[in-house]
Amino acid sequence: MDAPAQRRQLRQDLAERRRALSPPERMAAAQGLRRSLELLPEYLTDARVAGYWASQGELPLNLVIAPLAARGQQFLLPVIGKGRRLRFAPWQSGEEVQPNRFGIPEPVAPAQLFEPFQLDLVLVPLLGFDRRGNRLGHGAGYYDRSFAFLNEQVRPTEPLLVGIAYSFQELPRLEEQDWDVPLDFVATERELIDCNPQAHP
Ligand SMILES: Nc1nc2c(c(=O)[nH]1)N(C=O)[C@@H](CNc1ccc(C(=O)N[C@@H](CCC(=O)O)C(=O)O)cc1)CN2
Ligand SMILES: Nc1ncnc2c1ncn2[C@@H]1O[C@H](COP(=O)(O)OP(=O)(O)OP(=O)(O)O)[C@@H](O)[C@H]1O
Repeated sequence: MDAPAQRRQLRQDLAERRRALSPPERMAAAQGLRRSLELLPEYLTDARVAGYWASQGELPLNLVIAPLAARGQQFLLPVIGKGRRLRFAPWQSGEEVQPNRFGIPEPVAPAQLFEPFQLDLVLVPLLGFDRRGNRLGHGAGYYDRSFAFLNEQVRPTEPLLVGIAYSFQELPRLEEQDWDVPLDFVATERELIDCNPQAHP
């Protein structure tokens, strides 16, 4: 198998394993994820926090999103834009959504749309990750394209990128590709992983 075929197979296996989780496993993970994120000061204080609407077995953010509003922080969902780029719309529980081309809910007619550089913290969906912050996504490059500007900056900076995953999605080593934008942290139901520990001792 060549490398692209291997990545395809890996994506498929990881997606299948995620879909196979039981509802109680998912709920327990959502609670663990909240505890892991609470170890990250930025999650508790940043003004503009982007996330995702969990689909196809992704780790649900419900328990992570609810406390943000109570703390006066803004939560935003990705909106697919032109050229496979993401923009982000503020969204609160109860506000109307409509499915995008992948069937993932997006805010309807948002009053404001923010560019990636305007965010403080981004909770990034993924299929696989390694401890150095490399990420395997769906292969469409939405996050890599939208946050490519970070590769010209000294990391960590704003926005902080935090991958969200079940711990079984950890891979020993993902080969990095030129356009990859590495994650600063990964939060799982078990731990908060600092992908760059030497950067902030
Ligand atoms: N919940 C969630 N929202 C998200 C993402 C995500 O991964 N998860 N995205 C992350 O980029 C962006 C949307 N991009 C996506 C790209 C591919 C697929 C997807 O499911 N692809 C299918 C096959 C392609 C198809 O259906 O045409 C697959 O991989 O099986 C989903 C979202 C923004 N919003
Ligand atoms: N900054 C960029 N500019 C142009 N094309 C890009 C950029 N970043 C990624 N791409 C393209 O996007 C495609 C998908 O990249 P990759 O396989 O790394 O996606 P992914 O990280 O798995 O997916 P996603 O970010 O959607 O979750 C690649 O073919 C790559 O050429």
